[in-house]
Amino acid sequence: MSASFPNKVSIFEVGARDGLQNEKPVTTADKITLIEDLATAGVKRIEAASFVSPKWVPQMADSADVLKGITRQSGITYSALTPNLKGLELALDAGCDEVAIFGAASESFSQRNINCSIEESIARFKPVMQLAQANNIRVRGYVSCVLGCPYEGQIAVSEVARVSELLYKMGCYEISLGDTIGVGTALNARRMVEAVATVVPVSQLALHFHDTYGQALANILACLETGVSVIDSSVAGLGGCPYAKGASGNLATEDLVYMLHGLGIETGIDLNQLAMAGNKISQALGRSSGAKVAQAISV
Ligand SMILES: CC(C)(COP(=O)([O-])OP(=O)([O-])OC[C@H]1O[C@@H](n2cnc3c(N)ncnc32)[C@H](O)[C@@H]1OP(=O)([O-])[O-])[C@@H](O)C(=O)NCCC(=O)NCCSC(=O)C[C@@](C)(O)CC(=O)[O-]
Repeated sequence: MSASFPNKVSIFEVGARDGLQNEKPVTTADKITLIEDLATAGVKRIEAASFVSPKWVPQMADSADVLKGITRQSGITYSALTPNLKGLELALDAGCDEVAIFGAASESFSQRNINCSIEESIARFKPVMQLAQANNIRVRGYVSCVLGCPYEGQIAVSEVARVSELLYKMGCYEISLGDTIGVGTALNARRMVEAVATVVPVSQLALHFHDTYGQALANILACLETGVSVIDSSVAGLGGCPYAKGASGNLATEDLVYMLHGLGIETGIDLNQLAMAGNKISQALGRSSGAKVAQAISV
């Protein structure tokens, strides 16, 4: 293996949130089974819920029941999205271990996604951060549209770096860089990460690449050489994007794990168990897994 890749990658599994928020509804029991299956497969960081307005995202309306219903395993972090104080209060009440605030590098996307400008979102996040810190809850920060926006097209890398730095300085322990509509390619993905790494330590960055154009694996491979070692992915490739017609979900975790293990990079995840978890939730959705590796090994 090339010395320029990390020895270990931490996978941040977003299928139960980013994935299922964009799929047809499944039952609370199906979500709980998925989260427990992911834990059994060795996934240590699971985004399990989203405390957003149920009018905006009805698929996440049962988030409190999901978090309260899972049988927790030690050493696993169960997290949730919290766009405002109301979301954080609900997340705390449901026993969430960690939360995430989510902003964007595109003004138009910020307006459409959270109904406010970038600057207003930063102001809205400040009390969320304060209350989370008062409760010893770590806060992750997402930046959407880092490689393109469905409304504005290309987004300046300087703007991605600016918003990332704002969230980091506010207290986010990790900044997840979202290629929301999966339009990035390897060279511009790498350049974007290098630019953000000048203002946020690369050890605190994560990649969150959707696979709409089939580029996510290539983009991750290119970015791994920058030293980034946290990657978000979605089991069975669950998800889509309400803002981009025909968009895919995040890169499938099974495909990511297969590539990483092939590079000799440890993930701590059992690929067969993971594929079983993905196949089970795909069945609940009435379709086959979106992970190529899961289809190939057909467990
Ligand atoms: C942010 C808001 C709430 C602003 O929405 P708003 O309408 O401006 O908010 P508001 O404060 O005026 O409240 C309106 C109503 O929502 C309720 N409300 C208000 N807050 C909450 C809450 N936390 N939980 C539950 N209910 C809430 C509030 O109580 C009120 O209810 P009403 O009086 O009308 O009955 C709304 O725009 C929203 O929920 N947006 C979420 C959109 C979303 O979830 N998008 C997907 C996640 S982001 C993503 O997927 C990208 C990412 C992270 O994966 C990275 C990437 O790929 O790029």
